[in-house]
Amino acid sequence: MNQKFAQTSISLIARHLSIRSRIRTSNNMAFDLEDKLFSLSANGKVSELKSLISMSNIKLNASNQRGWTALMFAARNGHKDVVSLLVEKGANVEQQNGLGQTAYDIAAFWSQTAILSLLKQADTESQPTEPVHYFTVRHLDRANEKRKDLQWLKERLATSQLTTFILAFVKTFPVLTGDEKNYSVRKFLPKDLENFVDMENCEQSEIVFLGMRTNDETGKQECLFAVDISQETYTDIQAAFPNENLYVPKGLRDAFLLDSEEAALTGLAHSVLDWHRNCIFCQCCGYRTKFAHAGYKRECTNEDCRTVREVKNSSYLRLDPTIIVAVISTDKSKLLLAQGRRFIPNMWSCLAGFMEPGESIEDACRREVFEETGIRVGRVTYHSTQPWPFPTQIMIGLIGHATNTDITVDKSELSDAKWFSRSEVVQMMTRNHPHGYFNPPHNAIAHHLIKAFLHNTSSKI
Ligand SMILES: NC(=O)c1ccc[n+]([C@@H]2O[C@H](COP(=O)([O-])OP(=O)(O)OC[C@H]3O[C@@H](n4cnc5c(N)ncnc54)[C@H](O)[C@@H]3O)[C@@H](O)[C@H]2O)c1
Ligand SMILES: [Mg+2]
Ligand SMILES: [Mg+2]
Ligand SMILES: [Mg+2]
Ligand SMILES: [Zn+2]
Repeated sequence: MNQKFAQTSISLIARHLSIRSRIRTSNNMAFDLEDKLFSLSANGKVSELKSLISMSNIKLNASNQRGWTALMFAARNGHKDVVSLLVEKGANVEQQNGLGQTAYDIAAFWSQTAILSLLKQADTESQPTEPVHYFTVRHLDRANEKRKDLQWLKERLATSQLTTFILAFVKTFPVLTGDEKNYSVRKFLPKDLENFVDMENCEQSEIVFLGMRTNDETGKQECLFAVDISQETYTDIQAAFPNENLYVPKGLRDAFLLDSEEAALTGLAHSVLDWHRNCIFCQCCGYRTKFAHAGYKRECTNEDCRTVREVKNSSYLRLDPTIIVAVISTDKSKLLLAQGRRFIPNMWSCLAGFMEPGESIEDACRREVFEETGIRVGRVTYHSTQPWPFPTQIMIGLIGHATNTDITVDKSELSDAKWFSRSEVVQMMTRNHPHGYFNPPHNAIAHHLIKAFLHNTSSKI
């Protein structure tokens, strides 16, 4: 019976689609293609669908007014081949229609069991679904194996092709170009900097190899490097580019308007350069250290040093794991937020703290929350992580469930801590709070943990 109903509804859908198509003008080409995509998927026309996808630039996840996608139509009517094809070509299995149903939900409703197993498999194999936070480096091949290949690195830095770019930093802060409202990272060609940085002796110049990525426009592979320069060298570079507004922010936070990809590269380079700047002497024996592995190692120059004779972590850049947590009240109606002593006035954020040796992430979270507010946390669940280049933290975002309510603020770390109702949090997030209170911006994971509380987006809440 379902099948019969399906056939009837397919014809209705197809009729509806074709009527819509006819009343459109020629500049609605994209919509017409989408209609075709829907109707071929709904009718199980796999080979025609294949050629439509290969011949046009069609958006596979396009949806109609009710939020239905091609995948949903195919799932609704049990067309296995079409579902497989769409998933293989990148259809989003998690997309929801206007009623909040995914293709899987629709297949389940219409008892399309063969489709259910297909989508379940696709779901677990599909792209990662965790949020990607600001400062997370993506689309970069770090090409670890090239770090020891000095010859290859030198060739990349000697090329006259437009495929090598160097990001310059002044005392670890990036050289930007543009005005204060619209700026980007200045990517220098090797020849732009050849009078200022010794490219041939890239180890002595401490030029860090960041990795390779494909340029979306040219399709070419680009190599990215970063170098820290002195204030004097920077002044000379500025003079060599008199028509450009080059400038250096006072801190990374002053460059929070960078697009996410640039911010991530800048953050990565800042973390590495900051380490080089602070580790010029060996922490084991006090001798000088030297730059190695294209910036991913510092070796002690004392041959008898323990760091040379044994493997020692101090030769490599360390990360600081740091927990950050949205603590939710026992009745789930309130969120615990705090003002750090060094925060800008009126900003309320999640509790955070550095992990210590011998602690699980969950226990570090319970300890920090108790130390700072006297609140006991029971169940702790994972939300997501954010690289935080200040200078080299990895923020581990958590949801914590409180077991008591009375707050005792640790005044040495916080100026205040409070429970906030959902409506007050909405006022803060939308910057409409009567006392001018607000939450951190989207660049910070705290913002997303607070959002998770507001929208119950995390299944862990
Ligand atoms: N991305 C975000 O949304 C977000 C939000 C809040 C905090 N943070 C970051 O989390 C960090 C940790 O939070 P916190 O300051 O409340 O930590 P915390 O509560 O552990 O207290 C900080 C104190 O711990 C000590 N400490 C222990 N280990 C340290 C280490 N490895 N580095 C520096 N100090 C160390 C210092 O005395 C420092 O003053 C902050 O520095 C901040 O950069 C990020
Ligand atoms: Mg603390
Ligand atoms: Mg803290
Ligand atoms: Mg601490
Ligand atoms: Zn040493």
